[in-house]
Amino acid sequence: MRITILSVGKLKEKYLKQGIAEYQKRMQRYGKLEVIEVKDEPTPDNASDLENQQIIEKEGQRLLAKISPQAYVIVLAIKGQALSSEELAQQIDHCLTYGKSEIVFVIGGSLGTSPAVNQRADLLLSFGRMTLPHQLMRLVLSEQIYRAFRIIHHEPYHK
Ligand SMILES: C[S@@+](CC[C@H](N)C(=O)[O-])C[C@H]1O[C@@H](n2cnc3c(N)ncnc32)[C@H](O)[C@@H]1O
Repeated sequence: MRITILSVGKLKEKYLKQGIAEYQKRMQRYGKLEVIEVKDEPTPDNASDLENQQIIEKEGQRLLAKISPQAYVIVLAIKGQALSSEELAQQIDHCLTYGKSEIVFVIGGSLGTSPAVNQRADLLLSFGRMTLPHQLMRLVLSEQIYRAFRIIHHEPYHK
């Protein structure tokens, strides 16, 4: 199975890059964990609501252009559905059972994701009501994807 983390903006912090690379390495035995970045738009502090809307729409179009029609899409959204790690593993396992060969996890930019991106989602997934920086979110998500595969394969993993 191919798993993609699709996100807005370039990852800059070295420690985050190293952490994600480690989970990509660990994931190799289950499939490919790919990270795709789309360009972010500059977000001026004094932007109007309309300008902010235009920014998330532009970023949204770039995200949607990278998603294939057959992909199962999980968009990370603060107001989405909160799942346990076991429930996320079940969702992924369900995709495996029903022949989905690709899951795309989408992480928005600093203003979030556009309505069009949210509409493409098969699942809106929340990691709780707190806002996490989108770059850190990638690392947290990578770990949870790896954890999900350990659970699916009934393999031990520290609690
Ligand atoms: C800095 S946040 C965007 C905050 C924006 N104000 C919003 O309400 O969506 C950037 C991205 O990180 C992800 N994110 C951050 N915190 C999250 C959480 N608690 N649960 C799920 N996704 C989260 C989402 O994909 C979000 O679009």
